[in-house]
Amino acid sequence: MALMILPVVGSVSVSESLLAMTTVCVVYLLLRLFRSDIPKGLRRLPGPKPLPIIGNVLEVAGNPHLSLTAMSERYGPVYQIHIGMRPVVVLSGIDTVRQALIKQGEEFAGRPHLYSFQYINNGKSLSFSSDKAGVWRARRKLAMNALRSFSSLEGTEAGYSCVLEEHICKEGEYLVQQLSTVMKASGSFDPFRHIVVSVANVICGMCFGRRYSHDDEELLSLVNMSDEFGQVVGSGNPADFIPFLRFLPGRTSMKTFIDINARFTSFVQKIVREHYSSYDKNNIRDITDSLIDHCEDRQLDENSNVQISDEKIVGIVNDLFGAGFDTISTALSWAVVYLVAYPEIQEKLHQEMNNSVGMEHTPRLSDKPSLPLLEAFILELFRHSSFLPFTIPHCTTKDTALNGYFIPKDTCVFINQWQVNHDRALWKSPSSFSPERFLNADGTTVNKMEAEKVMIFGMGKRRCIGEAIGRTEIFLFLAILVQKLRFHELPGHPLDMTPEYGLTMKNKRCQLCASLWEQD
Ligand code: HEM
Repeated sequence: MALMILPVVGSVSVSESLLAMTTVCVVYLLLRLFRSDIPKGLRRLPGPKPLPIIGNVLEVAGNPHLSLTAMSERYGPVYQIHIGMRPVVVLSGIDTVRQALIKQGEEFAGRPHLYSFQYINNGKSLSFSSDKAGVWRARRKLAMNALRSFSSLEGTEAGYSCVLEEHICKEGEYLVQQLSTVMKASGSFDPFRHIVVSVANVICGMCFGRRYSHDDEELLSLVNMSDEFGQVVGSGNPADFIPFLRFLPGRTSMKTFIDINARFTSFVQKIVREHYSSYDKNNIRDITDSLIDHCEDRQLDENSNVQISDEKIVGIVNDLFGAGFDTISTALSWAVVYLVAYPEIQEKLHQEMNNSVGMEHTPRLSDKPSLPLLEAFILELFRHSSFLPFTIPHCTTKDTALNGYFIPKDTCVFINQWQVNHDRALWKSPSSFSPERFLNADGTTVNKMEAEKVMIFGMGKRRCIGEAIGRTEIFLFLAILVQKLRFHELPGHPLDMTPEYGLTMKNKRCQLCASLWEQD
C-alpha cells in the first residue's frame, strides 16, 4: 500500500521512500502492539473513534461529566475513550459501578500513574499514589484508625457527645458571628471565603490540635489554592495524558500545580516537625501525634509484613488535611447557594428547626432524627450538585472483564458519579431540586433506600474514609447556619449556579447577604 502512494508524492529519493515506508510500518506495528488481543468469549470495548495524538480530548473537554454522560447514552455503561494516546474506560449506571467497585473491587482498586499525581504529597499520597496494594491497604487502615479514634474522643466540655461535635459546634457558632460582622461592615460576603476557614479549623483541630483566625494569611493563601488543585487533578485533565500540554502557560499549568503542592506539603511538614520535637508517648494530643506513635510500631500489616517509611506514615496527615477541608467547604458553600436559590425551602428548613430544636440551644447530633427535611436537603444537595462528579481515577490491577467487555491490566478507569445521580432510570425529574424526594410519604423520616442511591463518596475498596466525619460536619454546620441566619441575594447580583469543573466542582465565587432570623 505504501508503494502505491509513492508515485503521487513526486520526485522523492529512494532513501526518502524507504524512510517513509519504514515509518508507516513502525506506526502500524505500534498500533497493533497497543491494540490488545481480546480473550475468547469477551468483546472489545465500544466508544468514539479517537483522533491521532489527541484522542477524544475535543469531545470531552470543558465539562467532562456532561460529555461523558451523553456518551454513556450512546455507548452504554462501559465504554472506552482515548485521552491523548491513552485508553480510559468510563463507567456509569449504578449496577455497573456496583459490579466493578464492590463485586470486582480488588480488580478496580488501583490508581493510575498520572503525571500530576506524582506531585501530590511528594508522590506519597494515600489517595493519589499508585502504591502497591499491600502498602496502600496498611496506610488506609492506619488513617482510618487515626480518624476513628480522634473523632470519637470525649469532648473537653460537658454537653458534647464527642470532640468532633465540640469542634464543629464552636466553629459553627463562630462562623455565624463572623458572617454577621462582615455583613455589618461590608454589606455582603463571599460564602466560600469564610466557610473554608471554619471547616479547615475543624480538621486542623483534629490533625494538629490548633485553630487559625479567619484573617490568618498563611492559612487563607493555602485554602484558597484548593480551586487550582482540583482543576488539575479532576478526571479528564488532558495535561495528564498529553505530555506537551504540561508546559503550556496558563492559570492551571503544571508549574502552578507543582508550586501549590510544594507549599501545601511544607505547611504540613513544619507542623509535623514541631510535633516531633514536643511529642510525648504518654500524651497523644492529636492525629499527628498518633501517627508519629505508629512509626515506632512499623509492622503494620500482620499478614504481609509490609514495611512503610516514617515519611509515608506521617504523610497521611497531609492527605487527611487536604481531603478534609476542600470537600466539606465546597459542599457547605453550595448549600448556602442552594438556600438562596430556593428561598421557600430555606423557610421550611428554618421552620423545622424552630419547631423541633427551638432557637435557644445550638443544634447537636442528637437532634438529627427530628430534622428529616434538613437531612433530605443535604442528600438532594449531594445528588443535584454532584460536586464530586467523578471519583479519583481508578486503575485495573489485573486483566478483567466487565459486562462482557475485556479490560486489560493498568487501564485508567473514570467513574461518573454525576451520571449515577442524574440517571433518568433511577430518579424522577433528575434536574429538578427537590429534597422531598428523599422523605417518606408522611414527611417525618428519610427513605433510606432512596438515600443509598446517591453516589458522592465513591464505593467499595476506595470508598472515602472521611465519610462519617463529612456527613457529621455538613449536618451540624448547616443546622447552625439555618437556625441563625437567613441568606439572600445581593440586590443587582443574580445568582449564577453554573459549576466550575474540577475534582470538586465549585460554585462561582459570589457575594451574598445574610440577616439574623430573630431580627426579621
Ligand atoms: C463531603 C465530604 C467528602 C466527600 C464528598 C468525599 C468524597 C470522596 C471520594 C469521591 C473519594 C474517592 C473515592 C474513589 O476514588 O473511589 C474520596 C477519597 C478519600 N477521602 Fe473523601 N470525601 C469527603 C470528605 C473527606 C474527609 C473529611 C476526609 C478526611 C478527613 C476524607 C478523606 C479521604 C481519603 C483519605 C480518600 C482516599 C481513599 C483511598 O484512596 O483509599 N474525605 N473521598
